[in-house]
Amino acid sequence: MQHLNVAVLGGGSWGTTVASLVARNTDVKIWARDATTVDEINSEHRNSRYLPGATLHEKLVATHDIAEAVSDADVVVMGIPSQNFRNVLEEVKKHIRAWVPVISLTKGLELDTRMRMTEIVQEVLPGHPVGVLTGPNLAREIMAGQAAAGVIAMEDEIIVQALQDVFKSGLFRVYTNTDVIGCELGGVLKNIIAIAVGMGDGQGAGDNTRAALITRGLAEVSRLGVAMGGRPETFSGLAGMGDMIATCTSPQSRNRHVGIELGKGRDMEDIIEEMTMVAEGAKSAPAVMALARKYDVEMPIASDVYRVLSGDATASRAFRGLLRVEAGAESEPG
Ligand SMILES: NC(=O)C1=CN([C@@H]2O[C@H](COP(=O)(O)OP(=O)(O)OC[C@H]3O[C@@H](n4cnc5c(N)ncnc54)[C@H](OP(=O)(O)O)[C@@H]3O)[C@@H](O)[C@H]2O)C=CC1
Ligand SMILES: O=C(CO)COP(=O)(O)O
Repeated sequence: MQHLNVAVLGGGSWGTTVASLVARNTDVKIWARDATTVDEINSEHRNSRYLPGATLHEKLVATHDIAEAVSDADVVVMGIPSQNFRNVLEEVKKHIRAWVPVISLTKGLELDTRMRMTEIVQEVLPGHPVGVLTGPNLAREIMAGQAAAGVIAMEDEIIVQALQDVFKSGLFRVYTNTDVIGCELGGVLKNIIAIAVGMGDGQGAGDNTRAALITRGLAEVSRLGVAMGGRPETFSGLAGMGDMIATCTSPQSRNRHVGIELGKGRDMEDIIEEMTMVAEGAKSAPAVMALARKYDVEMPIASDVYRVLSGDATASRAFRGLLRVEAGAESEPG
């Protein structure tokens, strides 16, 4: 592939994993705000806080200086959680060159504005091509060398094909897609369903229950995603069903973990306090519900999760409620 300088912003589990994958293909600098993380990546090729036991690509260079990472970048990749994404992008704006594409790894919505991350990029950096890298991609599993597949979505077919080569590797297949809205929403919305599945698992639910929740969850995620402009077929692809399955079934998922702990009857505050990593579904749930109201889409599973997250119901009550809902035609909500 053509040589490109890539900047990855965010030294957490996924930013570091993606940067390490990209280092196989081209020059990449990862920016992290935490000096210890930067030193450890540069001197030991590790990020023990977020990826314990994993060895990073030896060509991966870390910096604490955002200008150093961004000013000569041909591609900027944002691995910053949704509620901090805009602040970091404002810093990027001071250093980024014109027309450089920005790819979001983030699976959340901005709470105050309910905006998707690619919408924030368009607002803060107008004119820059924008896209997402998404799909069933649990960071620790990819670092452990397991095969996986993801999707890069951008509106421009030529740019997306060029950027596919930046991220793909032998064990990481990257497909292209031009449905940015659908791919981005698939990643955002499955998180709240993973919390619901976790709530069931935490109460000892069976495999049939889990399958029913995942399937009905995908139906409501697709309804909102399509109402917001995503293409229906995207939700049966890697960014939709693929990510839904991985997140709703994996012991590595942080969103499912939140659900499991809620299912055991624990308080949300205690659960979040002991987590070092982000659970985007818990943060984005109010924005998801606001969008469901705006687009007049029924999301019974997401609404119940939201009631538990906001302290208006217990997980066991919400879960019993879900099972009590009168079933209509499969093509209808409920
Ligand atoms: N982990 C995964 O398997 C996957 C995650 N994602 C998505 O990727 C996004 C990032 O998640 P992930 O890497 O897992 O998160 P983690 O919780 O592992 O790490 C978050 C990272 O963001 C950094 N950060 C937070 N706020 C700021 C800020 N204001 N300025 C600079 N750095 C900041 C943290 O820095 P510090 O350490 O200093 O606090 C930390 O390095 C999320 O939206 C997630 O949904 C997508 C696919 C897979
Ligand atoms: O998006 C992910 C896998 O594709 C990661 O999910 P969690 O944030 O729940 O760990």
